[in-house]
Amino acid sequence: MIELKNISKTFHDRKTKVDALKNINIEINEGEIFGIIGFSGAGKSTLLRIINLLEEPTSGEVSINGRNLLTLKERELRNVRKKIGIIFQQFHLLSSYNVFDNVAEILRMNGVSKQEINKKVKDLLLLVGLEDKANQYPANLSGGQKQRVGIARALAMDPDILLCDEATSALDPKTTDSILKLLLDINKKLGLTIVLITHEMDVIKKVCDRVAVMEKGEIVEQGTVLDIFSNPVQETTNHFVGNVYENMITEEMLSALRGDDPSYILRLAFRGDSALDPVLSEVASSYSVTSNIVHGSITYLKGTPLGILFVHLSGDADKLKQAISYLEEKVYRVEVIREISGKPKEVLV
Ligand SMILES: Nc1ncnc2c1ncn2[C@@H]1O[C@H](COP(=O)(O)OP(=O)(O)OP(=O)(O)O)[C@@H](O)[C@H]1O
Repeated sequence: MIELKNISKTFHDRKTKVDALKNINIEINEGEIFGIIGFSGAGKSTLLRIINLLEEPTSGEVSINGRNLLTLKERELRNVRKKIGIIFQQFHLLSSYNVFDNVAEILRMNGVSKQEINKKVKDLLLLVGLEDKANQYPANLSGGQKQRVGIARALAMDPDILLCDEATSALDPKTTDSILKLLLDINKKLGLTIVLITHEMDVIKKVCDRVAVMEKGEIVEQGTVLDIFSNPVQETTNHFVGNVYENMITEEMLSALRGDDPSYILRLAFRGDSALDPVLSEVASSYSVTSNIVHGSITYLKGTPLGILFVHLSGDADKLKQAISYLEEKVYRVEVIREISGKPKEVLV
């Protein structure tokens, strides 16, 4: 387990002081894929670099499997670092080395025998799908292939942890998908813990189990990807999740929806198989309320469907309350995002 406790980092330039990280607390479980998302300058890279102490925190504790890295001697720290692989946005390959040597170099530096290196590199290139590229040079590889070399190199020392620093940001969407698939594959095959930083929620959605949302050096929200997507709370999270209903529900829409009875606009999040359940027709027939879908979408989080529906529900006030309670039982998350009062009754004199 990786534990970051009360991590703060302040950079001092000549005259300026930047609080890049403020009291960060994260626990990352063995074997999980943990994502850190945030806008540029949020502090993601600094936080990632603190996990292997490439950057020392100004205060706080970094522990891996219960060992506080800040208390280790240089040699012990080097050994810990060997078990932490890292891949980068710009790949950082050695241009004068071919693919084989780019992967082999770290093994040579660690005194691994030639015979072992040959076997290891061959296995790694097979794992990342580059078995036929061993003699090619980086200049002759596509971005996706370069990142595969980066991954093979990062896995050379059989790490327990893989840090991914915007590993797919320089790649087109199709290549990004193939690299994310590879990360999922090695996470499963090797039981590797993966920590990735990104500014793309799509990356989080496709591979992560849990996510932390960062803003201005702080974690503003963290949880399972399913929870964060089904119930984003903070504005930044809503932005990343694309939960922009505030803009979707216009004044024109509200006045068109205003009827004689009071009504609500609800945001419903359905998880897993229940994403396809006909809950709305049940609620309409059982509680004599009218329901209309205002907007809806289904997204897949690591293969699990999550449905988001915006529904307008109108009817008798008591029946509406009962209908909402029913939905709260049946649906993963129900949020009343607008209450619309009924039209004032005309009084005859
Ligand atoms: N070595 C440094 N010296 C001074 N300030 C730094 C240093 N490294 C980072 N910072 C500052 O710390 C803050 C966080 O930077 P960081 O690179 O961690 O953010 P980020 O979320 O990774 O951004 P990006 O997505 O653009 O890479 C920024 O204000 C940055 O300017």
